[in-house]
Amino acid sequence: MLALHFGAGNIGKGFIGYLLNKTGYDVCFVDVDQEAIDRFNETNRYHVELLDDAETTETVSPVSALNSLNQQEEVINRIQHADVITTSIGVHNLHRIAGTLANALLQRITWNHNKLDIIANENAINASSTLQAEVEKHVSPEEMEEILSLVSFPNASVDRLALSKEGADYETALVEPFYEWVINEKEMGNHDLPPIYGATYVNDLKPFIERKLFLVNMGHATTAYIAFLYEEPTIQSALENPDIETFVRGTMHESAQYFVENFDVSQDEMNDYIEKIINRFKNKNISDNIFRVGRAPLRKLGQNERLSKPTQELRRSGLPTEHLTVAIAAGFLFDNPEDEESVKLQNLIEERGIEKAIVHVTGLENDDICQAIQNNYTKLKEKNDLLSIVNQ
Ligand SMILES: NC(=O)c1ccc[n+]([C@@H]2O[C@H](COP(=O)([O-])OP(=O)(O)OC[C@H]3O[C@@H](n4cnc5c(N)ncnc54)[C@H](O)[C@@H]3O)[C@@H](O)[C@H]2O)c1
Ligand SMILES: O=P(O)(O)OC[C@@H](O)[C@@H](O)[C@H](O)[C@H](O)CO
Repeated sequence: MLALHFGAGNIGKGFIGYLLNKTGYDVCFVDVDQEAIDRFNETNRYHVELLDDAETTETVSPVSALNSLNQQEEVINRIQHADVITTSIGVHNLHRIAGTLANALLQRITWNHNKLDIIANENAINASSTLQAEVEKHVSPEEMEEILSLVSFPNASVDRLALSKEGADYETALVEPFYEWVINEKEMGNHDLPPIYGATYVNDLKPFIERKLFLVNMGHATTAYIAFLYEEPTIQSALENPDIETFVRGTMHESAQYFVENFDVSQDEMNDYIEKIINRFKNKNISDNIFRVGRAPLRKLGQNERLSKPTQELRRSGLPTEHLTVAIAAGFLFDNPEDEESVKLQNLIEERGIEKAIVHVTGLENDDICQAIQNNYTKLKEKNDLLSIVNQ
């Protein structure tokens, strides 16, 4: 069985490739990083190191790799033969592979009548549907209908802290022991293949992807943005400060109310989930740089994303958002000159002012929330004490 995976980065190697290999697939990565590609093809393997006390290491083999930029023909050929296709290239990059996929799928359906699932494993709501919409832009409506008679884009939620070693060590992925890969079974086309090892199949993905994004990723981004203001280099060093930990827990408890209100889940279950996440973040074997976790703040502060969406939903239900509006304000202060989106965000604030920037970036419509974010932005800038801002 052949699995074609776009994105030989942290999650591609440490999670998706690892589980596909365990299921029995030959994994072929498609990436744009030629050095990494060469390394895979030289050794046909890589290592996954668990960030536990034992530093357990497993080897993933056989693997191979192709370059999506200069090996188009080979990539198109593999797409036609693959049994499953997966991605983890970043949701903002999905449009970059859509043309190649469209071209290859049109060729594939003329001779290969096996059903194919294409699963985008990105931190976003319905990333596979986003990829499908991008593919659609490259074909006529009739061609898309033909493609969709054989090809499906099931949505998924992926959760595992996956990092890389210092320096360009393409051969080793570092991962926490915990993982959760949830796939919407109802959206799958091919039910004949063996289930992916370690994956969970559900009929309703919404509670899973939202819980992942609005609690794990929201709490993670919040820690990174607050850590930046406190000049802490890692998520772990930031959470050693009890004020930061208390604050991050506060954002999670606010966000959790959205789930208690809207899904069949109890307060106790949400409390347990929050403590589990905080313990994962505090794993003493992990050193997770705040600039990785806070990367791309324009995306993270966006309308359907981890911070703005739960805030909007809570406000709609009249529930508290005191912590979340501080977390969003901290996001607007995240200033990393090496991060393209952070630079754009700071330029936007400079050119249009913070008030307009908040509305533009978050898409939040409620005047009270936008005003609260703006007030908190000023207080954080003046270096007011974090917990006192929330309690004012
Ligand atoms: N790292 C994590 O802890 C984690 C956990 C869950 C989900 N995710 C999600 O997984 C995705 C990838 O994250 P990551 O941490 O692995 O990032 P990463 O930067 O380590 O890996 C991304 C890889 O995609 C490749 N890439 C970029 N554009 C490409 C293209 N057009 N064609 C082929 N390859 C391309 C890059 O070269 C890189 O190797 C993101 O959407 C992220 O939100 C990450
Ligand atoms: O990948 P991003 O940029 O959406 O978010 C950064 C981290 O929060 C994220 O990669 C987590 O490590 C991961 O989602 C944990 O499952």
